[in-house]
Amino acid sequence: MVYLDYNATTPLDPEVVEVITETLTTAWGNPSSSHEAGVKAKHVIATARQQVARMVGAKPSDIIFTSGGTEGNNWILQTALQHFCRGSSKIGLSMGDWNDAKSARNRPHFITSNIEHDSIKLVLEHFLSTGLADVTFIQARPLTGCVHVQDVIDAIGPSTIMVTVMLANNETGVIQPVSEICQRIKSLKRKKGETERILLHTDAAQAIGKIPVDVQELGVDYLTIVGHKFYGPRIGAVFAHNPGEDAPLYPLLFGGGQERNFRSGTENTPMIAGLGKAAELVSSNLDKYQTHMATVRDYLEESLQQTFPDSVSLNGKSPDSQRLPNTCNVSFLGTSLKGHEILSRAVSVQASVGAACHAGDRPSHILLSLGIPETVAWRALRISVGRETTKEDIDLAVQELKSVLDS
Ligand SMILES: O=C(O)CC[SeH]
Repeated sequence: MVYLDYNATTPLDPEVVEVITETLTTAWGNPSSSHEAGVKAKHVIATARQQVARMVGAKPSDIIFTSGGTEGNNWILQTALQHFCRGSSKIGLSMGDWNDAKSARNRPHFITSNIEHDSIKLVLEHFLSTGLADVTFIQARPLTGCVHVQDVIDAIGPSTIMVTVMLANNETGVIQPVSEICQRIKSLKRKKGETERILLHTDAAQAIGKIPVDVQELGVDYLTIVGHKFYGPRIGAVFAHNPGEDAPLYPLLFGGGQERNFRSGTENTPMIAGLGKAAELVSSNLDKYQTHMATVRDYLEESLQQTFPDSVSLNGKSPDSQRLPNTCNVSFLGTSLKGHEILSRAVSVQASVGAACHAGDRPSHILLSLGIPETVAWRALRISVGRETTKEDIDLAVQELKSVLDS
């Protein structure tokens, strides 16, 4: 059996398992308690916060732990909506005006891409359908799989409150020009002398652990971190630049006031410790991980092209855009089988036809949005390699696919 779906989720690194297991029995105290058991747990959390912060070039105080990427993305979008509301109330609009957010003059405007994960896409579609906000979905360009920076800039309007573009797409692996987008927006605001900030966010779920991610280099106000994409546990974190001061941050959850009142709920100390260890491993080994995954992914693509000459199409691969080192999206042109039918026959290959949250009962909307014909999108597989994937694994997988497609 060959596992080739690391963009869906990764196994826990053995060192992460070790830290989690140890923390379960040595730091079980309530981190809010002032006695020794609580202080011990609090210290574990502080160490993990430092490790996660170091991984993304942030200060520890900029990191707030969450249950995962979906919570993080929802939280940041809701924060932007609230920030607009509070700003509106400051500029003389009463809550009554805000409740009447249906009138365009009171509506915040979000800009995002059309290739985001559902935890961004569906939230913004909800804001749009309920009249709480206007949303511009920037079309990623078909040939490159990238959003164009100028398209983002051209979409900015007087009520634009947030721009959110994922750092790398989960299905094609195409890396988005987030740093350039942020730079252009900041310089635009400086030139116009406008004070009203446009909040900048990126969902870095698929990028962390595969390419360097540095919040200062990106220039974002917020960034979403997802543990189970980089051999960590199924929790996450958000980066917010000086939360509550530079980057507004309003609680989604109210309760015991944990995480400096930003995110209430007794902390999941063992999993936070595991997230910290996973982050430490990324900080220490990223170059090695990145090089290995790129080598194996490139070997996969060479093998596919040699095994299926002129009958495979590599979706998202373009000389004009960069991809994550571990991701291959390939369509098989010489078969009547659809991607999910290929996988159901290739019993020793564990890959996907796209995002795990989409069952595969329809072609990937990401591929369709890139202008890939439906017949080609239907026959796509998303194959994502990991830190331990070997060339022997690739040989086994390609042979299995050959036996299925030759039959
Ligand atoms: O499988 C993926 O692309 C991420 C989880 Se929906």
